[in-house]
Amino acid sequence: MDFDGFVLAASTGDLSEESAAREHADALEFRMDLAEDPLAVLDDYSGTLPLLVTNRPRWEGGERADDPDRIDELLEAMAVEAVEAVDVELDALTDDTDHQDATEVLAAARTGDVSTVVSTHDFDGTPPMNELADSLGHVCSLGDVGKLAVTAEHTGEVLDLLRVTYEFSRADERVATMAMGQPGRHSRVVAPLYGSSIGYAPVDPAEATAPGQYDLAQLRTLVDALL
Ligand SMILES: O=C1C[C@@](O)(C(=O)O)C[C@@H](O)[C@@H]1O
Repeated sequence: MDFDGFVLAASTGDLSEESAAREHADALEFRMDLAEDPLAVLDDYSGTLPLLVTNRPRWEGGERADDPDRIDELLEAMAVEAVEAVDVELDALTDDTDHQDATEVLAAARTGDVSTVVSTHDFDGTPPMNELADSLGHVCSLGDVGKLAVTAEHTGEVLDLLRVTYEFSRADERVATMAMGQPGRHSRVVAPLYGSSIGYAPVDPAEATAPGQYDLAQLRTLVDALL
């Protein structure tokens, strides 16, 4: 997955949704942390959509305990042929946290020709524009794609996010941005126009992986109408 163009990822903990996703998605984000036995499920995967794997720890809004197995699972997952990209949290790559270190995942991805998405989420709000730019700069310096998800309490907060998205993509950085929550949900449609290269949506709206997501078919229609 090179993320040269916009990639719409159906986000799911259930790979059997691939057949339903295929009509609208370019890839599946396999949320390993939402699956019971993610490696067994990956072994059995026979779908045609390429996979972006994410094993989100609880400290970043996921379901996975942060033990060394979390990192080992990502390393094992990358050996699966359909896995073309891996998501790693920024705070798992910095020395000043006591989270399990995921630096090894980035290194293995590089040798294994797997693309990397380094991500950071703000579940409390949308920081000022200079901080958005700092965060995006940081994740872009580490991953093939730098992902920044914030939480918008007002529609207008999306404007700063769109501005930094636009500036970074114009400077040839690959970015993925979105504002979580209802007031920011239009960012999921508009940010791709300003250079955001990944969108996330559940096949089944009842199984959203973040607040404010459109369902997959709806996001495909809305994004395609603008791009
Ligand atoms: O990081 C992201 C983005 C996301 O949080 C969203 O807001 O759509 C959904 C997650 O599944 C994904 O890993």
